[in-house]
Amino acid sequence: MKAIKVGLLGIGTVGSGTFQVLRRNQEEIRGRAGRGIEIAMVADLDLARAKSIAGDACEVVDDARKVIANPEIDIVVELIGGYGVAKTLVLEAIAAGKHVVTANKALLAVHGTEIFAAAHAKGVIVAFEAAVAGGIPIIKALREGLTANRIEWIAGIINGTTNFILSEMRSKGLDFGVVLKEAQRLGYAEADPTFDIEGVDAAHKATIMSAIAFGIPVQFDKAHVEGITKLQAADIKYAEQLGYRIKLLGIARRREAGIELRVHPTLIPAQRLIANVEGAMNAVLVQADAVGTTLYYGKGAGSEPTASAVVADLVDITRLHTADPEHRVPHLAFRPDAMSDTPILPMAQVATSFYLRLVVADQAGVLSRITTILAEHDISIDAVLQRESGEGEKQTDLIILTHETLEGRMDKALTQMQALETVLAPIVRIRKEELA
Ligand SMILES: NC(=O)C1=CN([C@@H]2O[C@H](COP(=O)(O)OP(=O)(O)OC[C@H]3O[C@@H](n4cnc5c(N)ncnc54)[C@H](O)[C@@H]3O)[C@@H](O)[C@H]2O)C=CC1
Ligand SMILES: N[C@@H](CC=O)C(=O)O
Ligand code: NA
Repeated sequence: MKAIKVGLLGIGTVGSGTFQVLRRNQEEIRGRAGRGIEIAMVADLDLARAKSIAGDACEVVDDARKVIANPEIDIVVELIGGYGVAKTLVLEAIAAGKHVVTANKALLAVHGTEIFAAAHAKGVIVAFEAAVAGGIPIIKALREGLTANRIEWIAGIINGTTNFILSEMRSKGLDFGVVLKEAQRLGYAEADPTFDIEGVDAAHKATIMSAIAFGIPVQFDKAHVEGITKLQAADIKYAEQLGYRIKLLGIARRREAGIELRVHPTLIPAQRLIANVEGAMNAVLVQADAVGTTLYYGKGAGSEPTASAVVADLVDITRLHTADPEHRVPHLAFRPDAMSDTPILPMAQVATSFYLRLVVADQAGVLSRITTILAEHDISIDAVLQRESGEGEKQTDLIILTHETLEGRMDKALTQMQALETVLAPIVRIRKEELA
């Protein structure tokens, strides 16, 4: 049978990996897909670099629209990134009747509803395994492997750059900026690395997973997004003393009133497997009613690990594209007419436990005033740690771990505690999850 023809838009980190993996493993891929998969055309603005990667094996152009307009092309792979030109090109490819593979989580988290609706109407597939946790087949697992289950929650280390930064800072005492530059050099970081360090990239991925897990539309605008730039070395150290590690987690959890969708630094017990996921590795924990807890671990960023997911999608489409569209796995796991309107909860209604660090005057009665405020808001304390102050020192650090409470209650208690004369600096608040 004739090879299926692929047009690649963007041959940067992931595009070049896709090119290499397809070429290196072409015989095995043909055996699995039932026919060859051939990159017939590549478009990249950097024509010289694109030609040096693709060689003479295919046509290389600098205008992506030429790829979309080519009637020979069956599948368009969008590896440009961003919400701008990538959106226009993906919608044009769909309108031209092409199947699309993309690694672009930003695009799907923000414009997924429009893109999936266009694909559904046209009867084409938009595949996006590479968009969440790179090479880990988490989309496949959530959408197909766990399809029998009612999913309760997902918690994941889903940004390689920030996990790499946190790991290197903790284990080698390296500086934030130095480690970020290394993550960029290794090809992990986004074109705009503030997306990584401010939690936006992880929130894009959590948004996509929440849609698949709970059958809700992608709603990135409702996600709570907090990155690692305000984390202080002192809190990483205190967390360790208390038996916890701090990780940037993407969390999607079903509650009675709605769905929590949030990304923030999180204390997790050091003995959990996920607490020991280091470097650029990703891991996603899924709690579901029938299977219980499952954990998915692997490389979430980088050229060939991400290409592994892109090529898996190419094989899937090659196998499935002649099937009746009604018989394909729905883009977001649930059929469009079975989607739910369960709301995303505002942060005030999110329930978590907390780590608090207060810089307080080292004098009698301070602790009791603080614990009284917490008690007045019905927040119960799990543990208290007070740093021994040095000779002549007039202030100390007070660390409090709380049991689960509503964020709205904690906000009110924090406002009152912050107003105390004996609280000498902004209170540090980090959420804590037991993940059990
Ligand atoms: N790098 C990684 O580890 C991962 C990246 N992704 C996603 O994959 C996508 C691609 O990322 P990278 O390969 O890292 O980016 P990159 O910046 O290395 O590559 C993008 C390529 O697109 C080209 N390009 C830009 N505008 C273009 C246009 N209008 N027409 C044609 N080509 C154009 C650039 O010249 C460049 O070669 C992004 O959506 C990213 O979020 C997803 C998972 C992991
Ligand atoms: N910038 C991302 C790349 C993969 O999605 C990350 O660091 O995880
Ligand atoms: Na993936």
